[in-house]
Amino acid sequence: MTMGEPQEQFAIRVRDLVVGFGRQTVLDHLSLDVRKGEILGLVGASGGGKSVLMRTIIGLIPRRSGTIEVMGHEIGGTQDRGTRGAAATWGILFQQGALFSSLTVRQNVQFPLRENLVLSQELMDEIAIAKLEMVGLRAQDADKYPAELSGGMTKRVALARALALDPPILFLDEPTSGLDPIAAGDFDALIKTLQKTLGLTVFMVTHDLASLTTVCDRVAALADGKIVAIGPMRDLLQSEHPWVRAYFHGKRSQMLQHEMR
Ligand SMILES: Nc1ncnc2c1ncn2[C@@H]1O[C@H](COP(=O)(O)OP(=O)(O)OP(=O)(O)O)[C@@H](O)[C@H]1O
Repeated sequence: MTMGEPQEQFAIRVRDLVVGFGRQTVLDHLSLDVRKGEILGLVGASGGGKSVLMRTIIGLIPRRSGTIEVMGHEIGGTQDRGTRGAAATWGILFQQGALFSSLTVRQNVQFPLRENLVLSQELMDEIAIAKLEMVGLRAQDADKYPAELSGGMTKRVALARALALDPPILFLDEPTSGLDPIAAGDFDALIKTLQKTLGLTVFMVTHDLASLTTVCDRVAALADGKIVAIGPMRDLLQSEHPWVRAYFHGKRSQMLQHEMR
């Protein structure tokens, strides 16, 4: 896989990870490298452990064995920087967007700043507006409440909040779910732009074949608790693994792939 590559090249390194609940083993000696600056898409069966993998990497779920390194620091190890360091290392966009409904857009974006830094209100206001503009929203949107936003706007605000502390890594859990195809395409384009302009590393769980083909540099397939295939989308389409074949060559994916041939 990536054995010969120098270590500094990786934003995330997972080795022999085992995670389970009671008798159930969800991740079974899973290994995965995410390169700095890439957008990695993770696909897998429903209930296959994609969210569990993401949550274990960010330290929300304990592991039974294995190691996880993020930006050269071991998660849960002696070098673990704890939640303060974590907030500056990654931003997370959960599936529902999960904005605080009683806070305005501006206050939502400023939340990580308040939690982690001591800044003047003036500076926080400037940062919030800059982040909103970065994700394609206008300064006028800052005083709105989450209930007044469309689905696409909600995701953008959540993204602005995830990027408030300028983290080098962004975790996205099904970012385009619930968006119409145009809004989803716009959101994909935004992720690609942010990757290019900020040099972000993006770890994206997605079922969206359009996202996989248009924005992901590489795609990893999770099956039977392991990464069974990883590489550019074109390589995954050639994979012989039965689950990967079924996923990409099933009826629903045929139409989209037509364009790739
Ligand atoms: N906190 C938990 N306690 C017990 N079991 C859990 C917990 N979190 C996840 N699981 C189990 O782990 C398995 C993997 O779940 P996970 O949510 O990671 O799947 P997924 O691949 O993200 O699925 P989907 O695509 O449907 O979101 C499931 O069987 C789930 O029931």
